[in-house]
Amino acid sequence: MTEAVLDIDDVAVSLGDVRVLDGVSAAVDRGTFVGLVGPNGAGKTTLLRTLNAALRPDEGTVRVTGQNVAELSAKEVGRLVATVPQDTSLSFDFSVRQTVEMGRTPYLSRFGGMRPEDHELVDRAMKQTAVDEFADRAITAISGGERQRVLLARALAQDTPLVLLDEPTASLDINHQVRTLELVRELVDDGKTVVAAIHDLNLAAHYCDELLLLGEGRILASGPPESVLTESTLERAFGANAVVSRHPVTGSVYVTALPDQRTHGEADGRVHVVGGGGSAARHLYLLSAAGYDVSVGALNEGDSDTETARQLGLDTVTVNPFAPVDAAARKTVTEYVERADVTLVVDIEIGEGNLANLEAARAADELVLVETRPFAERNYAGESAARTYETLRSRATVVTPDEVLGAVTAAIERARTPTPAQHDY
Ligand SMILES: Nc1ncnc2c1ncn2[C@@H]1O[C@H](COP(=O)(O)OP(=O)(O)OP(=O)(O)O)[C@@H](O)[C@H]1O
Repeated sequence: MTEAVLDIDDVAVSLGDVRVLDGVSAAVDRGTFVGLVGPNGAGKTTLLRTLNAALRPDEGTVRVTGQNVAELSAKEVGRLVATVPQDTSLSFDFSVRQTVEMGRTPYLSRFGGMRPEDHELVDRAMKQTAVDEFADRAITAISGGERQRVLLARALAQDTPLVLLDEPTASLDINHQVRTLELVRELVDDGKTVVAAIHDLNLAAHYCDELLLLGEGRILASGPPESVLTESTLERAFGANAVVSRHPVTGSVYVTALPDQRTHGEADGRVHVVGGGGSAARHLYLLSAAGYDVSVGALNEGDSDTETARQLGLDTVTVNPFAPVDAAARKTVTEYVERADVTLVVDIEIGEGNLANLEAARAADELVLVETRPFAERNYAGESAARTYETLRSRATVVTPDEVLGAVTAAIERARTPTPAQHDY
């Protein structure tokens, strides 16, 4: 069994009269990257400050490699835990190199200077974070983002089993955000243990092994990103209306925050959506948030798109879990398609089970097809499914996921503009 590098046991912290953390427990194994996520004021910084013994818990214990940090001297804690704080403003006028060298303080005797191995660790940390280019510049004469990297270098020079990062990417440009998290990832893969407060849920999901979701001082969920970042936990923790899907390029869990459903858009028209397996969720949200009257189906009961549709109160045609779309369901879907101004088909797998959905979609006057990969790369039920799909595709507007709202709006306008034949002469 791997021993936990960090063991948080039933920690409670009060600041003034406010209980900021309550009953917080977690264990983090060596070589794990944990993302601490949660809304503003949830207690992330307070927890990090308890882990490095800057705050003493009112109740409970924090152990790092088995040692209760509240019982250690500052120097002893400094050999176990390194911290990159959120506020990187430093008022003293040290050079970048001198600042990184401060990471070695817990190891130096009062009268001795830096030893060769100390210099080596400092040089390596500066190289890893690419701050060696401005090693001799004053810390007050570099940008906020550069300063954040210098403090990361200082933490690496400290050479501790546990590293805490409070918003490590907050003031970094997109390139340095990724570079910093890639570097943290490498350090973790080499055996370091990192706990980082990260606001950007998608960066956290992509880089962290586990997430700890804090809300009002308690742990609301913990575990692998996909188990923590669900639509219902996000609603509970952030009060946010969000869609959770997979990032099309990286495959990581991907959160899209949406405008509040209560602020409904003004769009007018009916859209029927054929999807399934989570492919339609985002479009269901966006179309109904825009104000369209949305129906969806046929979907299997228990499918995540079915859950989303229920949450949004949409007209939904369902069939039993894993059951094919039967004749009755197909008839209802056809009615919805005929009633809609536009039918949107999201790139679903077309097995025997839902071929009937595609056939029903043939009744549409206006069709929009979302494609993220070629039909040939999807699962489909033989030649007949391929032909049905090709026929639909030949008369559809084919779009990427980001183009759906625009394409649907244009199609509805088309559907509502009378053709010359319909004019009264
Ligand atoms: N010195 C203090 N006295 C009283 N309350 C405090 C004190 N410091 C922080 N708090 C409160 O404790 C709560 C948690 O603060 P904390 O900074 O840990 O949250 P956070 O999750 O890091 O927030 P953010 O995402 O905004 O950085 C907040 O409600 C904050 O107002």
